[in-house]
This record gives sequence, C-alpha cells and structure tokens, in this order.
Amino acid sequence: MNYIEAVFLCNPHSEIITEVLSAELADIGFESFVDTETGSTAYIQESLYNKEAIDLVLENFPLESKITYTVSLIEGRDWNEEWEKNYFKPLIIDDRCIIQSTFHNEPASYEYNIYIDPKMAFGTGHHQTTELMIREILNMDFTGKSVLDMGCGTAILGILASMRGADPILAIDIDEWAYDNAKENLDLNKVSNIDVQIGGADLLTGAQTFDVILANINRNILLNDIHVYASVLNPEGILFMSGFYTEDIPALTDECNKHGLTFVHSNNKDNWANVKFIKKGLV
Ligand SMILES: C[S@@+](CC[C@H](N)C(=O)[O-])C[C@H]1O[C@@H](n2cnc3c(N)ncnc32)[C@H](O)[C@@H]1O
Repeated sequence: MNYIEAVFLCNPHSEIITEVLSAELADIGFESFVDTETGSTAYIQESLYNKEAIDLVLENFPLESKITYTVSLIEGRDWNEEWEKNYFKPLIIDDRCIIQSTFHNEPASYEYNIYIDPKMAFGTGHHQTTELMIREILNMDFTGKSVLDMGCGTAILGILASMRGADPILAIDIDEWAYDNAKENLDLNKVSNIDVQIGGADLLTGAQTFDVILANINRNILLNDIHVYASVLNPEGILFMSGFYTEDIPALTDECNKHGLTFVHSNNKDNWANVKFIKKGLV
C-alpha cells in the first residue's frame, strides 16, 4: 500500500499545537503521527490523500501558528507497521498495568498484562485520553458490572474492564478496521466475554443496558450521543468519557445534566480531559 508522508512545520511550535494538529488530521484520514522538533510528520494512505482537506484544516486552525507542509510519496510500505515497530513502546501505567505488543518481550509480571497489536486502530494506551480512561478503570470496582466500550478502537478499555471483573461487555466501533482489530486483541488477551459490533449509537436500542459506559471518542460525537448513552445506563450507572480538551467540560456537563447525569469528577493530562458522571436512581 502506498502512503503519503506530510511534513508539517509549525511556527510557533508547541506540544498543544501538534496535538491539535494531529487530532484534526486524524479526522481527515491521517493515521500515524511523529512529533518533530518543529512540528509533526504525518502519514495517510495515498487513496485518502486530499490536499483541499488539509488546506481547510490549516485555514481554520484554532491556535496561533503559521503551519506549512510538504508531501512525498512512500511506495509499498506499511507505514503503520513501521510506526508500531519503531514508536509503539511498552507502556506501564501506575506500576499496575503494562500494555505491550506481541513483538515486545517485557515480562508479564504486572497485575494486568495487556497485549495490543493495534494495526490501524486507535488505542495503544499512549494517547493521553486512553491513559486517563485506563486510570479510571484501575480505580473503580468493576466486579460483575455490565459495560459498554463505545468507540472501542483496539478494545483496550473493554479488555482491561474484563480483566477487572466486568461482565458482560459490549464493544462498539464505527470503523471496520477497529472492529477487526478489537477481535484480534480479544483473542490475544484470551478475553471471551466481549461482544464486538460495528456501528454507532443507533445500535443502542435499549434491549441491553449497562452499569458502566466507557466512551473515549471526541467532543462532537459525545455531545450528539450523550442522550443515547444516558438512556441505556442503569440507575446509579457511571458514564466515563474522554477524547476532548478541558475547555470542553462545561458543554459536556450541560448536555449530561439535561439527561439526568450528575458530574462526579474530571482529570486531565496535557490539556486532554476525562470526566465521570453518575445517573442518579429514582428517589
Ligand atoms: C479516540 S479513539 C478511542 C479508542 C479506545 N477506546 C481508546 O480509549 O484508546 C475513538 C474511537 O471511536 C471510534 N468512533 C468514532 N466515531 C464513532 C461513533 N459515532 N460511534 C462509535 N465509535 C466511533 C473511532 O473509530 C475510534 O476507534
């Protein structure tokens, strides 16, 4: 498969600027990002490359930075595989949980040992939002809880919830790659109580309800779908969300309040945030 390599130069340059740039490029099909001293190098399948879409992202870029870019073709290389091999390093969270790939050989000596071969799917634990969600799962009792992993990506969150005693678990992602990859990762981790489905919130008809919902997606999709999540959450159920910035918390809180969900707390890392809400039972 051919890839386009796009080298972005940001002036001025900061971590937040490259993070926002990566998030916006991901929305138009870029799939791997490498931070550089002056910006970011990003990769997209040749068939998905669209110059107008990039120019639009740069034109409407929300932060103060002049961003220019150059592109070149990389022939016949699976860039994602290269990214995995060169940049996906084992990640240890709070000395309790290790996330590594099958080509790493770290000892599986932690409380939770997770193997992820991410292919194209998001969720190696290296993104701040995944890490924030992992911490929430480590800090809550999941024994016997029914869980929805919405926007599951690699299914990393569902897998950890399963290891923490959750059952049953439904994992949903709109992306076919994520669906295939989630299934592979369930096998790798010998997790058998997660049902994976392709689709969006329209799959949540109410036939199945949940004690906990994990949704690490993005601000706009969450704002759009919170009412559906609220409708399939059991009384006293918990909604954890991430995939947005700290400044998005008030808008998400307003929407949650409209649907009977009460704010419990939030955490953040590098301006990325996660929030916890509870659905108060009937008094
Ligand atoms: C930020 S990634 C999170 C992956 C993983 N849960 C994690 O925490 O690392 C968001 C995922 O949501 C999926 N997604 C995007 N829109 C969605 C929607 N409307 N419904 C379900 N999944 C969606 C994407 O395909 C992507 O895999």
